[in-house]
Amino acid sequence: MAVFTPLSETQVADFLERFDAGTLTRLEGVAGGTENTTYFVTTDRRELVLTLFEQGEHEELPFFVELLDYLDEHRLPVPGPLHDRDGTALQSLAGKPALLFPRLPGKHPKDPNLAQCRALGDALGRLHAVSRHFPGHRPNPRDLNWLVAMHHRVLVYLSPEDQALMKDEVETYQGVFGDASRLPQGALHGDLFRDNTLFEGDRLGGLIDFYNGCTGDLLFDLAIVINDWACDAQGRLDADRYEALLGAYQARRPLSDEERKVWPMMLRLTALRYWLSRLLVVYVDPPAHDLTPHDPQQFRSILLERLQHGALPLPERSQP
Ligand SMILES: Nc1ncnc2c1ncn2[C@@H]1O[C@H](COP(=O)(O)OP(=O)(O)O)[C@@H](O)[C@H]1O
Ligand SMILES: N[C@@H](CCOP(=O)(O)O)C(=O)O
Repeated sequence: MAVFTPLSETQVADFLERFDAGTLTRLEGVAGGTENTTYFVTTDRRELVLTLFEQGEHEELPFFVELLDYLDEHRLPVPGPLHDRDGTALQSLAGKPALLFPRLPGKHPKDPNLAQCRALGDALGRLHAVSRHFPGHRPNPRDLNWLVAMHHRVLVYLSPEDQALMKDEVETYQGVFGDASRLPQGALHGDLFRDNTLFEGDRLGGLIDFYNGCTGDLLFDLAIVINDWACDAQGRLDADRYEALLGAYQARRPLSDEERKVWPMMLRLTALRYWLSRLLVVYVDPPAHDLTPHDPQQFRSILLERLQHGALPLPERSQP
């Protein structure tokens, strides 16, 4: 469960008075989620989501608000935070930073079909097309510099073969991506797994959980998506989902020649990014709560698969 800070109905009813959003009729703690306290809030006017930020870098919250406001203004399917009667989005409740969002419709797709892959590719392509002009700045906290700095911390927990694999990979990425990036830049979601999307049937209800949002290589975001959305249980790429997603994406933002060249390597780098972040959670910095950590081995398998078989050919753009 993910209600780390219990709230009473009175607390939330009082909180809602800051906004022009109606009066509380129902309050429900959300079981999903891993980092923040989430409540579904129903008023006599609308469905909302209340998030209390439990951990992480609170000084980054204005960046997330700015990014969500920007994407919302550009009609991307994201929950643009509600602003209070004075125009402020970021609040404090029960001593924690808090944001109130519209509740978007739908469920997380477990086994996405091709129409859902196309919808997601289209939305991410549109997001990247507009996010290239986003004025905010937050360096990617999980980029190559982070891999280089952090991988040493987990080596002691790995077999000699896996130590060599991780070290060799990081060195290879430094050779490919080491210089200042020549790749197209913009704002990224940074963690667009299936469980950070909502679908009603084939219709995308929205993209949520932008708390890995940052600015950097757009290709990094796309590779994270492919490794999660177009992958089977063994880590192999699923050709149909791969083509559906990448075709729709490129109809909105065609990849540059340089991006096409480094694509197989970016799939490897982002697989290692999750292998490493999950190892860090398991061995080095376990969270205070008792939620089951994500399995690092899943991304080790994905990395090995990309290493052995590379990427599938990139499809041409499909019609939007
Ligand atoms: N705007 C939203 N609309 C609908 N559901 C949401 C929204 N924001 C969060 N949720 C629900 O709350 C859950 C937890 O939110 P999330 O931001 O992913 O938390 P955490 O950062 O703790 O993982 C999500 O899996 C989703 O079911
Ligand atoms: N979705 C991720 C968790 C978020 O990554 P982190 O680097 O912020 O811990 C996963 O599936 O591991």
